[in-house]
Amino acid sequence: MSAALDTTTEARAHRAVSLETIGMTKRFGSLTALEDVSIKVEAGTVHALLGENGAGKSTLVKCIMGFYQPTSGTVLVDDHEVGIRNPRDAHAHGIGMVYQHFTLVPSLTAAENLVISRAHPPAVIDWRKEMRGLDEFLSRMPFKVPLDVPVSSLSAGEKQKLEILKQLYLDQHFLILDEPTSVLTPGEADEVLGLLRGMTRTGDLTILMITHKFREVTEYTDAFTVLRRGKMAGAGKVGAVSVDEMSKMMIGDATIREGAARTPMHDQPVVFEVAGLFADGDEGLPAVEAVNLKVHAGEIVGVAGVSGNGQSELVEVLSGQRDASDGRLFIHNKPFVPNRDHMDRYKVFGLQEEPLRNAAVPRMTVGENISFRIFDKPPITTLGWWLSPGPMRARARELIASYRVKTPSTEELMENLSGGNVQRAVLARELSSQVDVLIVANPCFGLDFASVAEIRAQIMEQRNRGAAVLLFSEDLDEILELADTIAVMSGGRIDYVVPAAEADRTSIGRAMAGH
Ligand SMILES: Nc1ncnc2c1ncn2[C@@H]1O[C@H](COP(=O)(O)OP(=O)(O)OP(=O)(O)O)[C@@H](O)[C@H]1O
Repeated sequence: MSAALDTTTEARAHRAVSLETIGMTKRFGSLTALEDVSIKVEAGTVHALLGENGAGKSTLVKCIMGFYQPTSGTVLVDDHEVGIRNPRDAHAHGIGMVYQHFTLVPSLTAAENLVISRAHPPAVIDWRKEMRGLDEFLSRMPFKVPLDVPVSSLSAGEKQKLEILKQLYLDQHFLILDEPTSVLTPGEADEVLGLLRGMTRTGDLTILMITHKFREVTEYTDAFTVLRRGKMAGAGKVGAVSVDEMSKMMIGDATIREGAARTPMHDQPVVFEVAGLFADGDEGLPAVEAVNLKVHAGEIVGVAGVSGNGQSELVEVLSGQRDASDGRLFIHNKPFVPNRDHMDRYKVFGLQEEPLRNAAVPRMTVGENISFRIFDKPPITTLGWWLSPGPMRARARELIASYRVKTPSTEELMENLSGGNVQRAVLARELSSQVDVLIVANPCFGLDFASVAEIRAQIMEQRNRGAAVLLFSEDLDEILELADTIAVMSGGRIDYVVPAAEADRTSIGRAMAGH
């Protein structure tokens, strides 16, 4: 073998690069989202980027990826300064990013998605040649995804794997992962993180991963950096620093809310009832089939399940965003129609997934969004539809303070808040009034650990006050912590319901898998 060829093979086998930021600062108007942040990610390691909601994690990685131009600061790849003006420049330096949301085209196959994702896809695609190339590529990859079916028919786990494969296919060897396991089951999360760590060990990859889960940090990462209020709050090797110390770096002197105790309840009436409910999904196929559920006053019924088993469609029906094809809903034995009028009358509140899209108006201010539920009621309206800004702002300021929403002011646009703070703002709005029926879906998705404790305590308090709570969650730990009764949804049906006291992980896991 010639020396030149030898070097190429060598280069291909060890491609992980190191990445450093020096003095990264980003201002949005008067707000300094990132201040003089210097982090170093060693080649061939998994590095965790930690911090509370709004600490500046996304801003930092967006500066690295060229989505934002930093106010000042530079990026070094393998100790050389590189100019990154846009994501294309980042890709050219081997830096790729996997987002929390999916970026694949659902109607195309995995193979088609990969081929069109190239910077210069061929004008006429020679599929036989492409498939040979893809098969060869997949044979080198630690995990597989079916290439020939539309992406829409893949599970959430497979889609996430495909998002990662896409970056590897594009030859990126520094991957930024933004909460990569949020859509995965615990088993899938372990599988994906384990395999990726394997690729860093062989020197093929370097990973910078935003996560809120300490278990992932201690089990899968080598080093960490903590941001607090846009500044470096600490960094080190995982293992040398305890989880307690890491959490202190994240929240400083703030205290973490203790879990609210569960008040014992006896012989409470049924408040909310779902009877024989059927609904179709977006493609017209049955998504919810013959679902029956009863929720008593002062009870949390936790609906567990792997995402994509009809939970979203069921939540949409219950919150009036999708029509049922059959079945009925009752509150206090009276027919309930999930429209604005009935929701007000029966004090029903819903917290949906993806709050920025489903439960907020991105281009309205935080103040308006937080007061939205009540913005058409006195004293927010004084003259017909005219909003009365004084009381609205005062009310908004109160909620922002008590739910610790991080925003420069009530006048900031909702879309400029960090993901976790959008979630908090919506929760503040929904949990701030007297609630009789609370329907929540993945309420802690994307929240930092202190907020998770806070929100779970709020939900428990609503229950203790006598609300009937229906909690949909893909996080089994959350269900086990909060629920009085556990129901499992699988294939659109709920056939398994047990008191939480009698539930065990194995039987729930089996029911989740459809057994
Ligand atoms: N485009 C923008 N315009 C104005 N302010 C912004 C913009 N993007 C982010 N910010 C602000 O910058 C700060 C840091 O936000 P960032 O999204 O980086 O936080 P984060 O650590 O990723 O939080 P989370 O865990 O909630 O995703 C926040 O106060 C946020 O409101």
